[in-house]
Amino acid sequence: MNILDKIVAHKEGEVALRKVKRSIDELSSRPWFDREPVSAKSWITSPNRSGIIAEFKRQSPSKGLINGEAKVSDVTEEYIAAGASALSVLTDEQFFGGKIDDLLAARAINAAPILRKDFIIDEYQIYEAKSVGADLILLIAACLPPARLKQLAAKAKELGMQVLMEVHSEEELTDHLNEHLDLVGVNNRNLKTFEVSIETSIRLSELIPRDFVKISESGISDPATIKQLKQYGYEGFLIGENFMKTTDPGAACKAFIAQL
Ligand SMILES: O=P(O)(O)OC[C@@H](O)[C@@H](O)c1c[nH]c2ccccc12
Repeated sequence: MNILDKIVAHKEGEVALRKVKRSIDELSSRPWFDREPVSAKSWITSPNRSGIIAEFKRQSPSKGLINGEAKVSDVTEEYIAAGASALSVLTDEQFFGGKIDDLLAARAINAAPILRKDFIIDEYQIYEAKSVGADLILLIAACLPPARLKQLAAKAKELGMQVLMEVHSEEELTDHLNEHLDLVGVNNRNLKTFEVSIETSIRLSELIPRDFVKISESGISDPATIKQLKQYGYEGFLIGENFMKTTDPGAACKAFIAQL
């Protein structure tokens, strides 16, 4: 079993348990649920911001522990002060050491759009995202059949959130495109083998229709890469480890953005 299949199998069990603990009705009555999400699309494409989507990630299956010390509220606030356009918060516990309350903590002190970074396979997780104040969700093509991904995207839109669909290959992209998506992210890291190549973003760029905001994800550590990717129409750049591996992720983000 590859790692992605393992994560999805674990996620199915986890979601089943969470559903029993807290109903959708309960989620819908939580304080943040009625907040109007902000538009990630507009923040990311705003000419006075960097396009950087800065991620809070403690650990990952490919790298193990990245940062066990950083505080989500401090780091996310510093990311935005540094000029990041949006935030990404890992909420998966088992494989990424995150939790849904991390997103809540980020929401409490940030106005910028926040992505719930998780493996979403069920409508329940979309209600959960809304209940902690997320503005957009990630849907990973490699985890979901096209019709299922489209259903989940429609649910997010119904709740007023935007959708970032993540792909890693030509087939994933062409099979999964649908009208409910707002942003399309190309993951430079293959989630099955962990190999990273910026070429993936370059190769797939011309296949992404113009209506979607193009995002390049993973393995970005050099400001020169951003300049290169912009030439292929990318407007958003998801960066985690390059900032989180330092003792001061906010300062690392600031120094990076200053070089753009
Ligand atoms: O830490 P990096 O290499 O900058 O990558 C960030 C982000 O793209 C990566 O965490 C990611 C991309 N897609 C995902 C799906 C699930 C979990 C994590 C991810």
